[in-house]
Amino acid sequence: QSSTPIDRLQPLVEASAQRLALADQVALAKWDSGMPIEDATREASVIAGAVKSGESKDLDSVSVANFFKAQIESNKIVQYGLLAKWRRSGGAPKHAPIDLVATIRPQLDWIQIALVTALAETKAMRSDPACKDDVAKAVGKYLALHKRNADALHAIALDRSLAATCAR
Ligand SMILES: O=C(O)C(=O)C[C@]1(C(=O)O)C=C[C@@H](O)C=C1
Repeated sequence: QSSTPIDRLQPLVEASAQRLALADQVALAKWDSGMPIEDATREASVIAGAVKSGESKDLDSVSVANFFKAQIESNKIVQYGLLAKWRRSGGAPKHAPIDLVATIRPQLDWIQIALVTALAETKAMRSDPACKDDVAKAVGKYLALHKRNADALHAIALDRSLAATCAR
């Protein structure tokens, strides 16, 4: 195969970035509703759903759970960063009403499928000793190609979201 691990990790990085883009919508919904950023019940259900779909692809439950915990932590980093920024600047940007449960969480669930698929397709390279370097560089490549829509907050969060990608 001519493509490098950095290239083959791109679908995983892209799906993580898409999940993080939804954090902006989640943050707006929480700004409007005043609900806390953290929802432990929802976190448990996200992780359980991911583990279940991972099992159907022969992925080990502990590593899938750890991967999705990192996805959730990074989502919260974006939410905390945006909400604080909006408090400092006197408000969130103008937006149409956002229904977290009816609209945004189903999109997060949809991206979960892409993430689990990408985990399955990168199984071998995720247990390679070079995995952590490859993942960090894959994020670097993604960010270089998407400079316009990744500010510092989302770049940091993208590294965080992929910090539990490797098997060792
Ligand atoms: O669904 C939410 O309420 C979110 O804030 C999203 C999310 C996630 O990343 O899936 C992140 C933080 C919450 O604790 C629960 C779930």
